[in-house]
Amino acid sequence: MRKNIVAGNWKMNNDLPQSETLIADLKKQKQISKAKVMVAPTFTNLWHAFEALRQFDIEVIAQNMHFAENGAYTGEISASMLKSVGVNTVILGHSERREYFNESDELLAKKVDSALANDMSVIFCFGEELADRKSGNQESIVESQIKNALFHLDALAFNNIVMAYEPVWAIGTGETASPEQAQDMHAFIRKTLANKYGSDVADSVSILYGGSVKPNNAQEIFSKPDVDGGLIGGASLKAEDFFAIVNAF
Ligand SMILES: O=C[C@H](O)COP(=O)(O)O
Repeated sequence: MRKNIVAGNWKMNNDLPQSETLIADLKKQKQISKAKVMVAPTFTNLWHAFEALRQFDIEVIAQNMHFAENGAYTGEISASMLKSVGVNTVILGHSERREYFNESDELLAKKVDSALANDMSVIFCFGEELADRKSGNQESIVESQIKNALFHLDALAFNNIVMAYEPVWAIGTGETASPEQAQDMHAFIRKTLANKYGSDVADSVSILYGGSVKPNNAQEIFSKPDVDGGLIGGASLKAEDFFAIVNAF
C-alpha cells in the first residue's frame, strides 16, 4: 500500500548519549502530517532507540544487515538479530554501502531475500552518479540497479519494499535534484516496475527521494505526484529540522 514516509538515516553519527538527546528532542516534536516517520540509528543504538520510542509513532529501522542467518562473519549483523531488538525494516543498497563497502547488485539481491524471508521490510536505495547524469545515462543505470537486485522477486514481495531514489551527486552535497528531476525519475521507476509487474504493483509501491532534502526544499519535492516521501541524512540529525520535513507533507 502506497504510503507517505519520511525516514531519517543517521549514518555513522551519534554515540549513545547523543542518540538519547536526539530521541528526547524527537519526542518533543509535534507531527501534523500523516507521513509515517522512521529513524535509522547505528547498530549500537538500536535497542535503546526502540525502547525509548516504543510508545511513539516513530519506527526504529536499521541501516544495513548481512544476508546470512548467522555464522563466521565477523563484525556483521543478521536479520534475526535486528528483529530480536524490535527492528522490522532495514535500509539496503545505500550508495555509501555500494561505494565504500563494494556492495554489488548481486549481493544486495541476497540481502533483500534474507530480509524478506525474515518478514522484514526493505527500503531499497539506488541512484546514479554525477558522471551518469552528465552523460544522460541516469535512467539506464537506475533501471539496471532495480532489475539486478529486485526483478527475481515475485509481485507480492513489493508489499514489503519501499524504493528510495538517491542520486549520488545530491547526497550530503547541498545540491538537491530539482523537483522536476525527482519527479521524472520517480515516474520512470514506476514505469520500470509497471513493465515487469503491472501497474497495480507499480502504483502501490512508495518511492522516496533522498539527497540534500532540507526544511526549505522538502515541500516542493514532496508536492510531486510520484514522490511519496524522503530518506533524509544530515537534516535528520536535528529534531526540529527533521520534523519540519515530516510536516512538509
Ligand atoms: O540516506 C540519506 C541520504 O544519503 C541523503 O543524505 P543527505 O540528506 O545528507 O543528503
